[in-house]
Amino acid sequence: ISAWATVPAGPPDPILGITEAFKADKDPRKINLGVGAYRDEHGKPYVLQTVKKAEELVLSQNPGKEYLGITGLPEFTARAALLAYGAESAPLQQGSVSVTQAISGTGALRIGGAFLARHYPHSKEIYVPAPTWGNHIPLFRDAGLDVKFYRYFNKSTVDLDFEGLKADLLAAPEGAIVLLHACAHNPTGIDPTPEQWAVISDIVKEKKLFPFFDMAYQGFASGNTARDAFALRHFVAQGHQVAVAQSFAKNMGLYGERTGAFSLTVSDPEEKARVDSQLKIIIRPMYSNPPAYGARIASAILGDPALYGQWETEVKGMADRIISMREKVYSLLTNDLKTPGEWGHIKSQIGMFSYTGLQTAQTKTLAQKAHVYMTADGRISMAGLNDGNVEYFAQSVDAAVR
Ligand SMILES: Cc1ncc(COP(=O)(O)O)c(CN[C@@](C)(CC(=O)O)C(=O)O)c1O
Repeated sequence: ISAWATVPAGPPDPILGITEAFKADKDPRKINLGVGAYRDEHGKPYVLQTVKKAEELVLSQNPGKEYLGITGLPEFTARAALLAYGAESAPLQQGSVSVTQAISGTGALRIGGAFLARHYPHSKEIYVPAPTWGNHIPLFRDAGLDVKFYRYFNKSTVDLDFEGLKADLLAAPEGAIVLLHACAHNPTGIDPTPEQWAVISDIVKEKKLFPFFDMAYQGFASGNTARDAFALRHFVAQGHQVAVAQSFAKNMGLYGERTGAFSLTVSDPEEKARVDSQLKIIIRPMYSNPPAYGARIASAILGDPALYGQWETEVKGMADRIISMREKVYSLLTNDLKTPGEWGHIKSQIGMFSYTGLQTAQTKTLAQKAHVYMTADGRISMAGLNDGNVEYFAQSVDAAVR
């Protein structure tokens, strides 16, 4: 009898499984609004011009195929940290940020989860928002943390449940870990205002919680990398110790190159050396060392003022196209189709996604009847919309809600 006779068939991934269903659909009208991968105005995957230039630059330097060190490409990790924390960051200036390359944002979160599970002395509980990116839950559980939730989304107002968020963080056990989406919250597209972030920072300090920022969309939310890092930089300026997971999948379009970084603020360079050594001890048995190509591209962009400027322009261009699609969908539903219900949240939300408020049954009808694919919680990746399919999308939603 096979050793795997008792292995059960597991469910498809709630996000990546949508793309599989979309690919199997042969209807020419089909639209994939599942996975959060940017598409241009023709619905095509988009390789940034800046990335193409950086690739030429990298290849012209004949980097070869040698192993990187366990924590990756040093110039990449230094530049990634500078992008996240900013030049004015005190810990960065004091050499008190431990940073390692990671296998994109997922890998950064996993290293962070493993490090916290092994070395954080106060709690193994991590409070994540309800709802959050689906993969956070199995990822932190598999890393050895105990996943709990704090209220984040108010279904009736389709807005931030700030009262619930405050109450849940105030009720959390002292010293618990709290996961915060730095910007462009996935799946709701709803971010706290700067004033609300200041209140959250005060509560985190009062309860001695440990803030773990997931910054997967820096620059992609507002088009401005500094503005999108406001929450993280405010917390650091307020004296919090933080952990940060960074991804260059979306803001540089390096999805398949798996380029990311994980960092922790520490008390001084001596502590940095101890923390660095423990990060290496976690990574070496996990995957030994990271892929080089994406890190060289990202480093070339972040390290060259001209490329950096061009990159910020391109990432703002992507953010702006998404914002124009938000406005178009809102106008079609509200002014043209007069679709029942309130649709302002589609316009006011920020980043890659819109949390439409469509019920699971409606998302299934949309997939089966209209060939419009989105996650079962009603999240749509706005980038999947363009002038060629946005009318059809709006008509399909209108039919599904009537
Ligand atoms: C909040 C958040 N954190 C981390 C990641 C990890 O991305 P990376 O490992 O590719 O850097 C994603 C990607 N979420 C996507 C865009 C894709 C996915 O689910 O993997 C999404 O569709 O939600 C994310 O939305």
